[in-house]
Amino acid sequence: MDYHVSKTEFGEKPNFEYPKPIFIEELGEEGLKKLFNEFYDLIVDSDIGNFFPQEEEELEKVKAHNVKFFIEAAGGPKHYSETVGHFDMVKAHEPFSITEKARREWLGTMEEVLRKTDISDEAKQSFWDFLERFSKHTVNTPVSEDFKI
Ligand code: HEM
Repeated sequence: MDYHVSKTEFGEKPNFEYPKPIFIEELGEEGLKKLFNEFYDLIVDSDIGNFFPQEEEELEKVKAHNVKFFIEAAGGPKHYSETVGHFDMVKAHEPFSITEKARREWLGTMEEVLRKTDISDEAKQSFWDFLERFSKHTVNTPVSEDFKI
């Protein structure tokens, strides 16, 4: 497995490929739900936890939307478009000031969960490659030279 993260060029439109069918075939919808439960348990306590709803009910809604979206993106049933509607990745993340560092925190949390997920490396790699590229859409805030760490 290669959990490489490439740098986002601010304002770029990333090229990406959706995960291969084996990803959802191996993991299953229940497995994906479990993966996001674990992911959200970790993300709320991470450095970007403040972006997410503090209220349990609201957080569950976001989690459920994520699960529906990812099942659809992975080639499974179209749960998101049928029950929520059209998804615009840029617009959905616009209310949050997301920097490259925040994206890396999100991806790092996902890596932690994926490492414990029992599917083939081929399936995992294709999911990771999708996330790594597609997540570039969320970066909407440049880090000024003054604040670089
Ligand atoms: C491939 C990567 C990602 C995908 C596919 C994705 C997708 C989504 C989806 C489907 C939702 C739910 C939208 C809805 O309610 O309909 C969502 C919400 C959210 N995402 Fe992402 N996301 C990704 C990466 C990120 C990253 C890198 C961050 C921040 C660093 C982030 C922060 C958030 C936040 C804060 C919400 C909650 C929005 C709210 O409170 O309504 N996401 N995302």
